[in-house]
Amino acid sequence: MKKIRVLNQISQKGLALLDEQSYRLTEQTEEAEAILVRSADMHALDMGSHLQAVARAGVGVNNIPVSRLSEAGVAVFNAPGANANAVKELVIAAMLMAARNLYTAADYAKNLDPAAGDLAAQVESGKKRFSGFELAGRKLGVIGLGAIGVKVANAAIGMGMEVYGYDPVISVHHAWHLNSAVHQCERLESLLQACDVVTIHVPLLDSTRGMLNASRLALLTKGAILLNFSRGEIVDEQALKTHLNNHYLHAYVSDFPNAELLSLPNVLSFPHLGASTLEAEELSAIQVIRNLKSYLEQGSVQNSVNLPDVSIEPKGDGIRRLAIVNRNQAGILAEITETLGRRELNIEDMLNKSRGEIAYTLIDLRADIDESLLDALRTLPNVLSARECR
Ligand SMILES: NC(=O)c1ccc[n+]([C@@H]2O[C@H](COP(=O)([O-])OP(=O)(O)OC[C@H]3O[C@@H](n4cnc5c(N)ncnc54)[C@H](O)[C@@H]3O)[C@@H](O)[C@H]2O)c1
Ligand SMILES: O=C(O)[C@H](O)COP(=O)(O)O
Repeated sequence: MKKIRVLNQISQKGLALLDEQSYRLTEQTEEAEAILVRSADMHALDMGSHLQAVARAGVGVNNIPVSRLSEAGVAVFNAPGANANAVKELVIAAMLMAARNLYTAADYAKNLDPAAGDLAAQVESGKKRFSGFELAGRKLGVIGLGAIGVKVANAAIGMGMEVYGYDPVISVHHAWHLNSAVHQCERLESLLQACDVVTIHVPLLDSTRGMLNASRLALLTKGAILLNFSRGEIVDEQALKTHLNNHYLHAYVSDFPNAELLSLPNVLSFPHLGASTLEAEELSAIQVIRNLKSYLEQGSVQNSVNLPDVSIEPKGDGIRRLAIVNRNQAGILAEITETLGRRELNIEDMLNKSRGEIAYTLIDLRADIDESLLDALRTLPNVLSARECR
């Protein structure tokens, strides 16, 4: 029976895939073999020695200590693309809300006082304060053309916008799906200088933290809209405050409320709503739990952020499968096979793949795998974890 710790609310449709014969939910993090999470901060969490995998029902993994887990031989999975449509729809809505001043206009209408006189006259006298601009014909800059950025760019083309994209490391898969009318910007600076609306869709990494710093923010055109549905820390929000106070920007719309910016009139914040639709929550949970199960049970790897993709036939009858996470260093396979050889264990099948500094090895044996074998493998200097898939 595998013990799974659930740190956030995860869709029941996903949790239902964890059949009761093989899985049990636990409240004890230390005994968990796998953790299911959304945005809970795991950096300070004590995770115990049984942990084999962390599964993020969503995309961003900045809340997960991926390097520490890799060093412990723990796989980390996410659900790429599963919430991209939900975020795209919210970004388009936010862009329209900002361009047409809908949030302040709605507030104005809500606070009209029918008792104070002619309502229609109040409506007509107030509306000139909220006149906005149309998006068709305007320039949209998309920073990061992954699952979300591509969808936003393509939808904006459909709305008649002129779209510019910046992503020096775009994947071939996403490039195939990008509308060919999107102009490529080789420098972030030229996108910022050219566009009326700029939207950020990069992950939070060391290389993207503070990416929109004071000097880059200064390049935005007067009256521009800046949308941040990625992570608050990608924008230097202290520097942004000056631009907003000086009314250089029409609006800053963010899914990550910031204490210093919240009350500014040209700031519109949402409570991290991007992925909070029934559809995205279900799809993310189903996708990541399927991948988690096939990793735990068969050793296959799909959509991991720290292990290489490995697709492997299910184990045959009488076959036991070892899954080893090891450092990608010379000689390690010899040490593993020698450890098996000394116990007269013959290898039926074997697969080894690497990803950067880490490698993943699957070995099929027609023999039982006992704890003493696993312990012997775990003591090899470059083995990070060893387990039986079952
Ligand atoms: N608001 C929400 O609820 C919500 C929901 C989903 C995702 N997100 C955030 O959005 C981010 C993007 O999600 P996604 O599904 O599109 O991810 P993705 O991995 O599909 O796309 C990210 C893109 O950013 C690009 N990129 C990386 N570094 C870059 C850089 N320095 N400059 C330009 N481009 C760079 C990558 O090449 C990739 O194409 C997530 O990491 C997460 O932080 C937020
Ligand atoms: O990175 C993500 O997938 C989003 O920020 C969604 O986070 P959530 O699952 O906590 O809503």
